[in-house]
Amino acid sequence: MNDILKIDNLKLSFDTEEGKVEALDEVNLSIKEGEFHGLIGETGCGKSVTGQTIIGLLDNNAKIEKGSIYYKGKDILHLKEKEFQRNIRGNEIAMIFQDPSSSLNPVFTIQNQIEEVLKMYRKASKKEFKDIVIEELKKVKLPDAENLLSKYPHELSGGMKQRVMIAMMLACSPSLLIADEPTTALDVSIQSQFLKVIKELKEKFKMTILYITHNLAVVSEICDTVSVMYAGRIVETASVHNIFKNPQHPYTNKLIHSILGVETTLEDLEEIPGSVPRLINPPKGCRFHPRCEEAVDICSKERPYLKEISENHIVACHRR
Ligand SMILES: Nc1ncnc2c1ncn2[C@@H]1O[C@H](COP(=O)(O)OP(=O)(O)OP(=O)(O)O)[C@@H](O)[C@H]1O
Ligand code: NI
Repeated sequence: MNDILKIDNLKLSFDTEEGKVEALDEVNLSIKEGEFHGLIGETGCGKSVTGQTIIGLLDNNAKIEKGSIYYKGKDILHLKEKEFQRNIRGNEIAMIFQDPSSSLNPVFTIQNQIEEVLKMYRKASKKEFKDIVIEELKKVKLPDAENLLSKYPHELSGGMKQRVMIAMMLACSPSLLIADEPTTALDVSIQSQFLKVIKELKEKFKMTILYITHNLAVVSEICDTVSVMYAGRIVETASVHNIFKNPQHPYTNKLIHSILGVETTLEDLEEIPGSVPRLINPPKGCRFHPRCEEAVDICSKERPYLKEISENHIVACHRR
């Protein structure tokens, strides 16, 4: 399988009053075409920033220090914003954000919002657009689609808004969808419906998905491959099976083995002593070493780089 997206040695920092936040430190991540790739790690480890960098929507104080992002073989990290907007964002790569309301415009009807997206890359008559919008709404199993067209976002429930947002994404039919904690704003029953929709996307539309989450149960249910992030670095990438059955990085191991019930999320984990370091002055060597039971001398001195320890199983640890 080919890589649809390849992030190479991406280093990114934020300028703040307190100093430079080293948010991403030589991140390497490859996503294969058609894959459902999970990205997990405790809060503040750089998951959302990774997604925002891929889609080219970074805060103003962000600075890309080095690295590249290849999408279908083309470097997109250094594209001009205009070109990115015209050729990549929306129709090639789309992102679902944590809060669905922030992605929907409160002053436009549902029909208008989806049409706006469609118009960016398709020509059609008014009537045709309407039919396409209805079709898109039906794809995400929104009941009574015709009736929804004239509604405004505030008239919809959180779950319905989320579906409208997914419908907008589908309308652009991106090849790569980045979903950042898309279920946090939803109640549990809608969450499971949402996951069904997402699973269908993969099967029906052959979409590639980068799924950012704290929820390991969701990861084990829907992902093919998982990357684990710690303090701005990828520490392990493997098949979902290996991540859960044969985790190699001590951090991954802790994450997995601290999970007692499937309802546990990473936020509940208090069994891992210490906390994620601030990224202004991160620990030298392996950033996990102050919390690691297996740490030896070298761990506080030299950075461990990612290496393949078995087929498609990559880990950054001096002890492996
Ligand atoms: N605009 C910004 N200015 C300064 N620091 C920032 C900015 N945006 C993000 N950061 C910092 O970058 C780091 C990574 O943040 P990010 O949002 O990617 O974490 P995350 O893994 O998505 O966490 P969560 O699971 O809580 O969503 C954090 O230390 C965060 O404080
Ligand atoms: Ni986040």
